[in-house]
This record gives sequence, C-alpha cells and structure tokens, in this order.
Amino acid sequence: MLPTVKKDRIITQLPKCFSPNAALHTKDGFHPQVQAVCQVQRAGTLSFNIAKVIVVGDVAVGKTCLISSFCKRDFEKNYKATIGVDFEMERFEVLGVPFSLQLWDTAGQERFKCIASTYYRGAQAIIVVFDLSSVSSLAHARQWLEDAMRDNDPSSVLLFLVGTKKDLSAPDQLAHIEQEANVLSELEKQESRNFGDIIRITDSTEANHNPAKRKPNCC
Ligand SMILES: Nc1nc2c(ncn2[C@@H]2O[C@H](COP(=O)(O)OP(=O)(O)OP(=O)(O)O)[C@@H](O)[C@H]2O)c(=O)[nH]1
Repeated sequence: MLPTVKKDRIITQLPKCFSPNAALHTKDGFHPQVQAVCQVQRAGTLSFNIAKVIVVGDVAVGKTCLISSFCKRDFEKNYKATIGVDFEMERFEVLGVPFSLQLWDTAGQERFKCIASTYYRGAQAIIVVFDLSSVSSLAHARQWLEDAMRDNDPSSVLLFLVGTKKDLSAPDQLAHIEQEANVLSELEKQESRNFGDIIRITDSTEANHNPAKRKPNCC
C-alpha cells in the first residue's frame, strides 16, 4: 500500500513556459495523446511516472542531509556514513497525474564507490554535491560527474551542482567558491553538459529547516 501524497507535493498548476506553443499545459486541456497517456496511468495500467535522481559527491559533503531535508524535513547533526547506497521515494501529483521521484543517495567513501556506481544507470537527473567550505570537494565534482555520466544518456540527463554547508563558509570563501563553481559550470558547457541554470546553494543548518525562514534560493 502506497502512502498518500503530501499536500505540498500536489501541483495543480505549472508555471507558464517561455514559448506558449511549446507548453501543452497552457492550452485548454492537454494534447489528446498526452491526455490519453494520463488516463491510462490513472487507471493504473502503466503505473506511475518515475524519475530517477542520483546524488553523488565527496564523503560527508551533506548528500544524505540534503535528501532527508527534502523528503523528511529532517536534519541529522551526527554524521553516519552511507554504506553503498540508500534510497528515498517522494510521491507527487502533477496536474492529477501520479509522479514519483526516486532519490538515490550514494556513498562518498572511496571503498563504496564500486557498489554505488552500479546504481548510476538510467538516471533522469544527476545532482553533484559539494561543500561550500571545502574547495577540494568542488575540485572533485567534475570527476563525480564524469563517473555518473558514464552509464547515462548525456543528451537527456539533467545536471545540478549543489553547494552545502553555507553556514560554515566565510563570506570571502563563499564568494571564491561560487566563482569556482561558475567556472566549472562553464567548462561543462564546453563538453555539452549543462548544469541547471542556477547553482543552488543550500544551508542545511537547523534555522533553515523552519520553512518560514528558508531562503528562496535554497533547496
Ligand atoms: N554545518 C552544517 N553541517 C552540515 C550541513 N549539511 C550536512 N552537514 C553535516 O555534515 C555531516 C555529513 O553529512 P551527510 O549528509 O551524512 O554527508 P554525506 O555526503 O551523505 O556522507 P557520505 O554518506 O559518507 O558520503 C553530518 O554531520 C551533517 O550534520 C550544513 O549545511 N551545515
């Protein structure tokens, strides 16, 4: 038995697209073909739309915290290393259609890399996490991305570069590392790999776990 979809995961309206002609959802009803697929899914024949997201990055950069902040609104202060991989499923309802995000939390420790990498295949999105107070974790981000891309289709996979531990980074260090992250993003563009428009900066400290205090650009 599947748990019910949380209220804040029910999306009844999608934002307007830049090109209205390309946005079926802004027209009166979906294209009949899309609608037909949705109806089949509602009837349960095709089950859910599922998107696989893999989260990679150096050891202890905060991958598990990032996922549990998103899925459970929870922040674990005590470090517990991920052994191999872990998995969370977040259910959504988008315009009445069930949609699930499979979030794969992979271990950053070198000795588990082999196990974790067997789960990279078939991802729709890759999130590369680095620590905003550690330049080396950003320097390793490129290698994490390379590894994760090996088993995935570069033309369709969405890429995100996420910085954590903003609270531990001094303003000067933060400015420097953000600049470095932008350089990395530009380098990836040359390889035809585009990180999402925004480099999302997370601050997983407890203060930011109160949604009222959360900054708009935080995950
Ligand atoms: N101060 C601060 N600590 C954080 C933040 N995010 C995570 N941490 C801490 O960093 C430590 C590591 O976090 P995890 O989420 O377990 O790191 P991980 O990347 O999943 O680690 P591995 O599973 O070993 O790869 C924990 O003690 C967290 O409490 C943050 O934004 N600020």
